[in-house]
Amino acid sequence: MSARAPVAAGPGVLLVLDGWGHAPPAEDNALSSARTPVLDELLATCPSTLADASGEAVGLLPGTVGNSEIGHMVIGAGRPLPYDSLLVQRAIDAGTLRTDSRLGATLGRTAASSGALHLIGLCSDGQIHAHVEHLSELLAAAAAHRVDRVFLHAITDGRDVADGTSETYLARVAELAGQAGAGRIATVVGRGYAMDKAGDLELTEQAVALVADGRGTRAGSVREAVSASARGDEWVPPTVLAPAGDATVRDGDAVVWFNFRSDRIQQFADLLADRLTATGRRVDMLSLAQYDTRTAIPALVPRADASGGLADELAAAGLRSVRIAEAEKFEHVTYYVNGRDDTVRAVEEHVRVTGDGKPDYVARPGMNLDRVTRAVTDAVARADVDLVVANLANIDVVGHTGNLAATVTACEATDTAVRDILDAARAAGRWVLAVGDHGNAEKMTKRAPDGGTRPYGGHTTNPVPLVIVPAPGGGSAPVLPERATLADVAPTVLHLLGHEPGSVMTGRSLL
Ligand SMILES: O=C(O)[C@H](O)COP(=O)(O)O
Ligand SMILES: [Mn+2]
Ligand SMILES: [Mn+2]
Repeated sequence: MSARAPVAAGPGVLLVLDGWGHAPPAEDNALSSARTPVLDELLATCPSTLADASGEAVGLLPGTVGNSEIGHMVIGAGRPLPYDSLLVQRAIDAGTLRTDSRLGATLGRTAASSGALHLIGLCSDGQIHAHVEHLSELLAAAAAHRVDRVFLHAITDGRDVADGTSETYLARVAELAGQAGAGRIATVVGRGYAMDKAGDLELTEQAVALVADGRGTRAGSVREAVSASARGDEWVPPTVLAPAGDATVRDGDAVVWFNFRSDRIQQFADLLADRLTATGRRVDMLSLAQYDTRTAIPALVPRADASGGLADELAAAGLRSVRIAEAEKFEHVTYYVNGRDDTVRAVEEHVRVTGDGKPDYVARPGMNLDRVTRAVTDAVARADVDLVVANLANIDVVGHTGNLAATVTACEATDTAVRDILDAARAAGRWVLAVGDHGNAEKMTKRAPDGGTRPYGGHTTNPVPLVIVPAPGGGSAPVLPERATLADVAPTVLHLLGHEPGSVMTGRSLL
């Protein structure tokens, strides 16, 4: 039996403050620059610690920034989970990616029919959606199978890495192609078009038309393509690089998607597959890791099993949970916390808070936080709900704009929301565990590959605050260990609810 502190078990709230990282106060730290009296007081007076949310602690390669998918998965699973990027790297290290039999069969067929290979993905080393270095394996495999025509359809980043860096990454792509002796950059498009996940099909259709049919602006060089964007790397217009020649997708060609993360590429993958089918083009498609597309695409690297986490434990114990987030983070408090499982268990309710019109995060850093807060306080007041799991998206989502002033406002709005949620929790006799899922807003600049410092809206490797507000009258406040990880969240939540951690959880209760 584990020697765990007795806590007055009861209903609670698990509050994920997305992108709430910890770093010393600094000018480029939006959290320390913001007026956040509620969070300041919580951290000063309640049991708190810092939790590792990046690298090996959660199932990423050492030194890799955390992200919302792995963050929420580990929060739910109660253990680190080898994330897709780690599994891809293991396959590369073992030499099994370039020799994969399915990849080999596809490339063999393509070469035999004098078809072309199209490699589509995000070109940066942000390591959230993709890693440009993974291309070297795919290019080597194409060269080994003597596929003569290899076209790279490059998506530019500027979000997971500093803006203004895409030319450097595309130079690296060209270098990798040169080393492998296969491949040239055929088209370039910003991730704003190619990796929309807000359901803006018009944007995605432009990326589809570019890759499938070569429809886009024409440019003579990568520099010309990239500098045509008035809104940075994310919004490089769909561009055909004229020197590559005709790179349209033809019957008998093959497509390999090299993003390892699904959420922002799946809409593109689905629409491209639709377009090719509708125009009678039979094309073999593979993806580096598993995608959640409408039509299944064979994956070169399978996913880790993430079952047996918090959702399964709550279901087994008959504990009712309500999951609440606005659109940007809805899957995170449902699908990802549940181990990439879209079953809605009988004891679960999923609340997706929607807003009016298109989001403009700089103009409206409050996003739909008022509605989210209302949904949370309503659920908190319900006696039949054991656990409310909510995500407050602003700190991360506005942080991604790289706009310090807007992110400061987002932090302040979040602080007010936390106040209202704490008030409601207190009135309902609930404990609250608040935690970040990865860092973001505590570091709003980054050194770029050219040595300069640029505004940066991406994630960090910093730990995240974890604070427990005990239920009123819940006995003396516990002292938390000096350091924790996101894997400790589910065991701690179960402990606070009066239950044992799940048998597959390696995280520990912090109480
Ligand atoms: O897709 C995005 O918005 C970013 O690249 C990563 O952010 P997330 O991991 O918080 O979704
Ligand atoms: Mn996040
Ligand atoms: Mn993010």
